[in-house]
Amino acid sequence: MKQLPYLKNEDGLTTLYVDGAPYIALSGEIHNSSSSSLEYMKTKVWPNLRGLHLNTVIVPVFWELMEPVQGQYDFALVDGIIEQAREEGVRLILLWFGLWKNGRSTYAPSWIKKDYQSYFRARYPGGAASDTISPLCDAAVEADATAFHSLMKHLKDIDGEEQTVIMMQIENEIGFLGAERDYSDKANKQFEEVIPSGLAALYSNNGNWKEVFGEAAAENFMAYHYACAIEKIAKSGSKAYPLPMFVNAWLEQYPWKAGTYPSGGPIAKVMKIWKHAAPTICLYAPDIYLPNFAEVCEEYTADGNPLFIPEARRDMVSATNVFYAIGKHNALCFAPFGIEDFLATATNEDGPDFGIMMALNIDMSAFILNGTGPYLAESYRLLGNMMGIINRYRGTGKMTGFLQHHNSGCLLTFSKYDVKLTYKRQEDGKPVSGGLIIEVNEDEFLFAGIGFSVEFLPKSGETDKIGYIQIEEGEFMNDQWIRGRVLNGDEAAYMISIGRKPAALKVEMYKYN
Ligand SMILES: CCCCCCCCN[C@H]1[C@H](O)[C@@H](O)[C@@H](O)[C@H]1CO
Repeated sequence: MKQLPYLKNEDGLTTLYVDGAPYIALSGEIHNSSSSSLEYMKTKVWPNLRGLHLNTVIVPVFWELMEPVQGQYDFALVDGIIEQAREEGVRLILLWFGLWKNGRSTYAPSWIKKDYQSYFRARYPGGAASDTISPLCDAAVEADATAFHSLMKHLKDIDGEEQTVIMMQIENEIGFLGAERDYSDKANKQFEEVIPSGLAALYSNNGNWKEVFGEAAAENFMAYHYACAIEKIAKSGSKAYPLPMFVNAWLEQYPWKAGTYPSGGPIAKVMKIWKHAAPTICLYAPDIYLPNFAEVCEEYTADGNPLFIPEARRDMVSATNVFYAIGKHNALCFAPFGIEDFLATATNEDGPDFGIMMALNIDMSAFILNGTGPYLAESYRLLGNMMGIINRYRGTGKMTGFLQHHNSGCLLTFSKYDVKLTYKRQEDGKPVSGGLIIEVNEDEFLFAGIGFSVEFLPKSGETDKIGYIQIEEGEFMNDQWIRGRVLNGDEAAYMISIGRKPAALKVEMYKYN
């Protein structure tokens, strides 16, 4: 069998290999319900994706539709989606909507939902039942693992050679909403017991959850049990077909209380427990809807976790954030959510109205499409044509990224020059400023991004004068620089800059005295 897609960590840099070559997913995630109808995909989704220069699409598959009757599997949707993706020439990352979706068990088959004796619910303080099946319910986890195993076996049979599907996300935004932990009888009993020996060793401390973790006990308890459940499901699927498997996280946010965001989900502060209990999971992926993009990227790459963003904001910032995620943090994937809307001419009447966000008084700006499509398409076209160069400079220290976030610019240091970047003043409906820079050699630089100007400065204390040999606008075609105008005149003599549209510049400098 052909080498499967895999992740490799080389001196701290994690690379995704597809067909044996480095791969960065310029992607988008479709709405939750779009892939539940092949006709809808054919008429309302794929046509709207063609102009976006995606190389990968993130698509849900549904337990309830795949195993409507226990033990009877229907793979028609999965097969159809893969067929369509092959026609479109894109790769797929599949989301397994099994036991848990946004903290709830809305995608479990009816035979699971209705039998809440066997598949018991997580409960709220006082004992009221929730619509979340408890992660401590071994029977439910077993049933999910069996179904996921069947899906992975089927994928191996129908896609093992072509490998249209390159990765799997297990469940979606796991965790318990509405309370900081499950108050089912089994959970209450276990919460009073000493923590598992493995955790005691990991934290070189022992006692029950409260004694060891204090205030964080409830959330860590849920993190441990969700991670154990996910490990069972991932392992069973991996036995059949070991594609790279990851989990995504609904991020901690105001009012910062576990249960107002899914408690126990794979957020940065419990990643240590998740990594301990779920070794089959290859990475932890933040769904970044909050405005502090750079901060979240920093947080999620802190201890060697590769940056992988399966869900990003829908507003204009995404057209710039992709350059920063790839340039600064060597991201493996960037995927705005509800991607089929981005170039859709007619506003998608039958798309979700995100009412739930209002209900959760969540800032809606992350979900407002404000003309993002054409800018994101241009960002992806530009980046897509320079993937070879980006993969060559990833992790070398010669490539970095920069992003406007309530600041007017930044100063970057390279081997022979310092580079002062000044951001264009923020304008509504226009992309924020940001991009990536590659020090091709000590005198030659590539810039790609939106809305900034560049000034080369001597290293501190140096007296040499600095001049430019050539400033070229242009773009890449299959990693070959296609020069446009040479901007040695007014266009750049006073300020080398990139405008409000995604663009690239190649600049050669020199020193004299
Ligand atoms: C500004 C703060 C936004 C907080 C985000 C909350 C949850 C976000 N959930 C996401 C799920 O992963 C997707 O399936 C979908 O439901 C998506 C929201 O539409």
